Amino acid sequence: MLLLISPDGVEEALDCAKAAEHLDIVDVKKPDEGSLGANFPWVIREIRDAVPADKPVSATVGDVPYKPGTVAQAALGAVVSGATYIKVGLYGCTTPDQGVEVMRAVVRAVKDHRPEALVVASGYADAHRIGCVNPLALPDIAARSGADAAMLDTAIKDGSRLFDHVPPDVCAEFVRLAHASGLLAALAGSVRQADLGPLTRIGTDIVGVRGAVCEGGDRNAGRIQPHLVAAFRAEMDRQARQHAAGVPAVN
Ligand SMILES: O=C[C@H](O)COP(=O)(O)O
Repeated sequence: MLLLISPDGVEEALDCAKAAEHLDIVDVKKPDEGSLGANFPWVIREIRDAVPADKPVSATVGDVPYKPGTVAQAALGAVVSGATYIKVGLYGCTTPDQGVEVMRAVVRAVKDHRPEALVVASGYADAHRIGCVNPLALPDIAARSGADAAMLDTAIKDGSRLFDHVPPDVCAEFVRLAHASGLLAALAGSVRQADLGPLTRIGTDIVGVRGAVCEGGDRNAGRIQPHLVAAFRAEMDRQARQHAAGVPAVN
């Protein structure tokens, strides 16, 4: 499982760089503009320059409306700025067909510019609270649009977590559907160390985290701490070893 960490700007990205050996992907976002809030192109560029070259930079394009042209342009901005994972939060899409339309436009805009970039179609575990597409629709939306990964995060960061809305057995179905279509499965949403056992066992490819590696577990007031990134990775590694050894689940 890969560890994706979301700093909110250049300063926190430098803290991620200090913990670079413990993480896999640095994910640029602007949390004060939403769960998948987009940051400025120059911030993506500065963060690309600040983190080691062997660490891919991801950028969120935003909690986007159902406006394929607008979103495609934004996605191109992210890839031109140096991101190689382009994440789109399908906030304004109320049907799978709308999601496919937006994601097809994004895939074309991104891959015309950089064919090897990975496009991530993200939905929301708490979709029922905001009226967007059902979480289990995401793998099909990603597959039909030519994206590379399907993801879930939470839209409303009020302390509720991924498993509060999409329990582990439904997350397992999400992962199964993604894998059946040859996609990566990414999961996030106030994930804590205690969630890493189930996330490992269901075969999650990427876990996205912010709050759990901020001081006090506070994704807004707290700052990302390199020692918390290291501790989170240590628990991921411990869970991976247990899983590989066939140790029965205790959580
Ligand atoms: O993409 C990952 C998100 O930034 C997760 O943030 P969170 O762990 O604070 O919910």
